Amino acid sequence: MKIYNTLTKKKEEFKPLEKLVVKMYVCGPTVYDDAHLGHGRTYIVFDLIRRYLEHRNYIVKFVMNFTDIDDKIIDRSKKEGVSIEDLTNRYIKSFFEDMEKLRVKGANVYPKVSEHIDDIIQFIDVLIKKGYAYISKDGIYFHVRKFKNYGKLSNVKLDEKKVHRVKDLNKRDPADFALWKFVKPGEPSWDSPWGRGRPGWHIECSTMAIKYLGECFDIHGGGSDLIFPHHENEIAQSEAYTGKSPWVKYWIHTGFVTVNDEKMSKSLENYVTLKEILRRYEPEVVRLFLLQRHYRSPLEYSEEELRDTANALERLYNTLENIEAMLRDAEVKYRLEKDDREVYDTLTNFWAKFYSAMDEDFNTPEALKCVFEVSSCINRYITVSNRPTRSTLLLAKDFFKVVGEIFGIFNKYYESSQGEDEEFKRLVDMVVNIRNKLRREKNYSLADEIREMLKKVGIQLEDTPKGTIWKKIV
Ligand SMILES: Nc1ncnc2c1ncn2[C@@H]1O[C@H](COP(=O)(O)OP(=O)(O)OP(=O)(O)O)[C@@H](O)[C@H]1O
Ligand SMILES: [Zn+2]
Repeated sequence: MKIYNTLTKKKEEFKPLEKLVVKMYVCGPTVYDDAHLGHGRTYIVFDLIRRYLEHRNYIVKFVMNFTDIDDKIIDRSKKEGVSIEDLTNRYIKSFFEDMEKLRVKGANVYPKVSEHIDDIIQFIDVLIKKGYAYISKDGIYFHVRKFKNYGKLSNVKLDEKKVHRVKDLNKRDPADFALWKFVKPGEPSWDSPWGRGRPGWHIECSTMAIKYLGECFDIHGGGSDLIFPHHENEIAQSEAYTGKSPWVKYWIHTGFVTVNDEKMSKSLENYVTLKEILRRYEPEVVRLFLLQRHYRSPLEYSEEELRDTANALERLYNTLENIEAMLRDAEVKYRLEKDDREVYDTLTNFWAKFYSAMDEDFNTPEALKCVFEVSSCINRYITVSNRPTRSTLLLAKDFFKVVGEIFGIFNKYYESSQGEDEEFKRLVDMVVNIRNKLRREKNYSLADEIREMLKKVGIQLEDTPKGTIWKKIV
């Protein structure tokens, strides 16, 4: 399996530090507002990566933080006249609601900054003692020039303008960044050996990632806006603290959801919240929309494409129902006909291609092409073949199950068909047989009535030249 590593700027063979365990940290949201589609993309992409690694039999240890201390949070709480705690709890709850609807699997731990102040203080203390940090008038700073490998992730140079973003006379060097900010009136603060204050942004991720995943781990991710300065600074702090390098083996960054080619973001006010989108589209449509583009490419928000995705997903569900309907009376064959063999081989090929695409830096667009190819192939087979074989149908069903598990789709189908027991199937078959008898006796009005009654309880009948088939309406 190959992953594009922002650190080395190339695709690399994936080999975790431990053979079977993958340790992964993703920068979580700053909780002062509802999440938008851009945030959704980043978390759904990492959910896909996690699901794929699990599918490949890795045990994934997954940590994601909540930034619940931050300038934007402080501003918002003042503006709304609510406490920081109430505000952040409200948006953590809102975030979980969205993630649950979108079937984003939970992290093993969601550390909050406000609950790790002691760990952060201890971390900064070590940096001061090692000579990487210094105390100034308004806070404690990381001395960037002391860390020789600064810039290895983002390629920034210390004399570049970009690095000198905040001019501040209290710093030794314009590139230095705050680890601890001494208290200002009206801001939350905690005691520390150096005076009351609050942590800077970058230090939280270094501290909490090392606390829960150890001094070195496998994957660190986030949106590509985090490469500089956030992740560059995280590396500097962490490698200075542990004396070990590389701190993280693979850095993965997601592309932006864009609106008119600009990043969807709260500050540009060009965003659509997940809540709003989920009022209009099924969660699986949103997942598929976000995953049909490669995770590193930009993805333009488009209502038209969302509608197309909804139709595409419906077509796939329809294929699944066709498979289920055919399986009900498919026979085990002792000899495969030519067309059965061809379909069986085509399915196997596309399944292998699906894995190759996923193994090539999680190439979801290519993987999804295989899914649609299998769908057309199986629909053609069902229409053309006299009697599709059980083994071929089951192969297709298994393939779609794997796709569903990795992409987090087809939940309605696999959850409902798992609950479909034999007795239920026999009962529906019985009603269908009675209706067929009525049709043979030309009692069409009662036959139609039965069809309507079945529809009301969620079963759709289709009279085909090969007989009547029934499907669950999902
Ligand atoms: N438009 C976007 N597309 C993809 N990922 C995004 C987008 N906007 C934010 N992210 C990612 O979502 C995660 C959480 O972001 P965070 O809560 O820090 O918000 P943010 O970057 O301040 O958002 P905004 O720019 O809207 O204020 C980060 O990994 C960030 O890179
Ligand atoms: Zn972070």
